[in-house]
Amino acid sequence: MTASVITTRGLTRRYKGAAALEDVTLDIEPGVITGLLGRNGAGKTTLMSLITAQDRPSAGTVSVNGRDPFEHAEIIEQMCFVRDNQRYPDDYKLKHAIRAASIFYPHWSQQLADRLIELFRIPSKPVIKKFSRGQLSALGIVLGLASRSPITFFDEPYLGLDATARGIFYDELLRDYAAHPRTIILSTHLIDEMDRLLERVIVLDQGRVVRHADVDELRGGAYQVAGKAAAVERFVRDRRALSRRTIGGLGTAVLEGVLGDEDRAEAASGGLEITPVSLQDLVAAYGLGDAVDDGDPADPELATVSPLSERSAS
Ligand SMILES: Nc1ncnc2c1ncn2[C@@H]1O[C@H](COP(=O)(O)OP(=O)(O)OP(=O)(O)O)[C@@H](O)[C@H]1O
Repeated sequence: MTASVITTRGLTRRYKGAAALEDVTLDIEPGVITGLLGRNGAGKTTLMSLITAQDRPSAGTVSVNGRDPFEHAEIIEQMCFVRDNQRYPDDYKLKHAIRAASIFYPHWSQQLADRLIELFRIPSKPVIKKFSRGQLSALGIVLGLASRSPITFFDEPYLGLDATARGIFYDELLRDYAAHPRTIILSTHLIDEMDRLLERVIVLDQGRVVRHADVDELRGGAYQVAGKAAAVERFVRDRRALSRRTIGGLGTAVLEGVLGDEDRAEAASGGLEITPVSLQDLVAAYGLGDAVDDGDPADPELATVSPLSERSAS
């Protein structure tokens, strides 16, 4: 088994008694892109802040490459944390941020920084505090990628970026990661858009880890059926449904398990269509995704069964 690059044991952070993170024990593999998922307030930023020694735990431990980062500057140098609300000195322009980063990060690539600045069209003249939200995010991405830090964290790096710029980010991240493999952990609410980047996911809910899994395994462990509501109900009866949804006379259900020949035959006889489950749907099916607005809840035609509320016995 590969040694973990990051381990946490019983990691807990409380604010005035309320737990932002509770008893988190993780072993994060090196050289993998991991998505940190979970609803607002789940504890994603808190976890990244603790690992990068920007905050201290109330209890538990963090170790990076076998050492406590808080006590080892050489470990901190190996990490880059791109925060969604990164602040810069008032008089800083692009060149100042780039110069500071080039001094701080030992693996800095000026060539990559120049290329990304051009691709994102980041302006050089105004001070950074005048940047738009999207330009600020683009600058964070430039610093995060060009740092080539062995461990890089991105906290919702896409805020304010238009679709073209987000596409550039995803492509450039994959390109540079392929050429210079490293450990990347990124928090996101755009699961559908970013799932092609993610190899593993950590799902947090109310400060606790509820899932830490390989994305392909997660996908392979569930499937979706869709068709006439009554046929979906019949199919679901003896299976483990993670979520079910009925709109008008049509139903869909996400089922846990590996699809076998018998399942296929039964689905076909009920006129049901079987489709793979997207990561977004799967996370939502486990009751952990961002709320999905399916339409007017007062609409009598729309009946949604909340995830996990009506699981059939397995
Ligand atoms: N400095 C603080 N003081 C008090 N409470 C805090 C502080 N920082 C975070 N929290 C609380 O800790 C919890 C976790 O916050 P965190 O920012 O880690 O969540 P998140 O998963 O990153 O959320 P989001 O997706 O909205 O960015 C929240 O309930 C938040 O209000």
